[in-house]
Amino acid sequence: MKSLFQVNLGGILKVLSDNLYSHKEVFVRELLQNAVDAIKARGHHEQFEAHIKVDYYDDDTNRGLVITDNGIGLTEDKVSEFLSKIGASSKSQQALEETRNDFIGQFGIGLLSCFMVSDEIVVHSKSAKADYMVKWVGNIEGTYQTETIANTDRETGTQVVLKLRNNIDFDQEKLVLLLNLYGQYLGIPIEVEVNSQHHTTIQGSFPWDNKAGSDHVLNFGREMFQENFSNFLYIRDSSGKTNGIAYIVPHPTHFGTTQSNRVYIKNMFITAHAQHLLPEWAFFVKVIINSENLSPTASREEIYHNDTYENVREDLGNAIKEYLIDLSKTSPQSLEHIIKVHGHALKYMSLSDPEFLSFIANWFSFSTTEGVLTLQEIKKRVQTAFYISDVDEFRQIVPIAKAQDKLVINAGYVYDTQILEALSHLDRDQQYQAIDTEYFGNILKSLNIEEFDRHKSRLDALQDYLLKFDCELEIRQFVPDNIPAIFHLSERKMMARDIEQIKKDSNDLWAGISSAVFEPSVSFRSKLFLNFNNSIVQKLLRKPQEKMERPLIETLYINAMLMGHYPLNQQELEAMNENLTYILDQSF
Ligand SMILES: Nc1ncnc2c1ncn2[C@@H]1O[C@H](COP(=O)(O)OP(=O)(O)OP(=O)(O)O)[C@@H](O)[C@H]1O
Repeated sequence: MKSLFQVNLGGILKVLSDNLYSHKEVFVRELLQNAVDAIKARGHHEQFEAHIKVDYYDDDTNRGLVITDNGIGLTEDKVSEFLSKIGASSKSQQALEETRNDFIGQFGIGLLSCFMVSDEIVVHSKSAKADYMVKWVGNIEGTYQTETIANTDRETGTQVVLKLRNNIDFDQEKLVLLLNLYGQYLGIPIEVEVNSQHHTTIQGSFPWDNKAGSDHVLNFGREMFQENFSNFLYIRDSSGKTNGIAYIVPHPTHFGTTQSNRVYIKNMFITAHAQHLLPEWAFFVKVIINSENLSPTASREEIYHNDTYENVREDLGNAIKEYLIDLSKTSPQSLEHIIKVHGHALKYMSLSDPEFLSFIANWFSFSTTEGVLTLQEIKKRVQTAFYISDVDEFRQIVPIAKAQDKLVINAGYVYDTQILEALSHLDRDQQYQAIDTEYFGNILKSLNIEEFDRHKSRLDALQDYLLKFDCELEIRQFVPDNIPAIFHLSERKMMARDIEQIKKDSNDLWAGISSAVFEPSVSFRSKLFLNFNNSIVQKLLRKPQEKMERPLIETLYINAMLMGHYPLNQQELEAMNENLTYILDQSF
């Protein structure tokens, strides 16, 4: 035999009302939502002028509120069916399938939230179908009474009466604030009376519903997000059921920034902190939407995550991308400004979307040997965009590249290398080439054969001094003349060099472990490109410099390393100190 659970109703009411909602004030939202749903339900059968009235009374002894709607109302049967069973809703299951799904409520628990502020809920209701009125009184202890009153002259609709408990922090200002928050966009005017005097009428509409001008939209954004925006776009999902506005945040934002988007579902405020409504990359916009196709969770304080939610998220992301593409044609200055402020976010965003990257990359700025330039400007100047992925290597070649009139991009900043790498496959009009100092050394002018032969023996002698640093010496001719040498050590070689240093500095056990784990597969020889045009180099090549020779070539080597921000190992540090002391000594 099947049996129903025995429920201590008083306890359940308390658990439900206290734990489902984050704060007590949501009872205002639940009452408004019921009123709106009842008005919509009546609207399916007849035409009438909808209204909601909220009376707040506060005298020396009592405080409370009465909310009256002229919605569909409830018959005696419906009262026992829906008000007296927790979890029963006239808006769920069959009822929803039969009518358009335009109700906000569906769980059959919303009214219980009133027990957070009141020990008793009194409902007077007159159905359009009935000539009597039903009075239902629910008690926090878990009991209720129903009574019918015949021959009423009451209008069709429902009235809920709450007497606020003494310890509840509530007043008329709070009421108006909450009615504005939850009720402003419901599309039905809400008359507010305080102690039987007209106080205010609450009514508003979303800017996207009334084709508002841009000043109005920007003011609306300021009110909603307390920010002074200057760019916005209307957004809509592909079904047309979710509509809203995305505002471009006017200051730089970080990836870590939590999204705070404002969401209304069926015109009812749900949250000001929707976190994942937009793709991750869209942290530079704030949106406000009203959705007919998203669903709220039971607490109605968050959005239910389902397939529709995923689709809306993608559609809104696409709308933002399309806006930026459009802006490049209609208002390039605005796009430039947005990219200036949010370049990082946009670069990140473009990496996961080749199509978007192909378009937007032209507007991205890069630091180059000729200053900060947009890719568009770079393309105008060179056929091949050379880029260096390491900031230090870049710094080292700036003067040389400038002197050769070669434009090189500093791609050492976050995302730049990945972007240029991706563009090398996507952009058919332009060549992109990753280079390093070695490449640069190699394209610099070599000596002609005769000249090289003439200096060969001197070069070999100088090379001998650098063997202990595992450095290979090469000779080139480049401007500016005052740079005696450039140093190159690739990242892989640098790692091998560090491991070699560890081996030297550690005991046998560690040396064994480090070689077993990191046995370098490449030579870790560095390269020093001497500048034939430089006067010190010339001096060194002309004739042996006796005692000064070793300190000079070692100092050129170490100086070139320092110019490239390469770390010195123990041996190089010692050599630097020794040579410095020697040179200083010689000068006195
Ligand atoms: N103002 C009203 N006019 C007509 N019927 C109402 C009104 N308020 C409540 N009801 C009836 O009482 C039922 C229960 O209301 P309740 O707020 O507890 O749940 P719900 O609105 O159906 O769902 P939810 O838990 O999502 O709010 C409703 O389904 C509706 O039939």
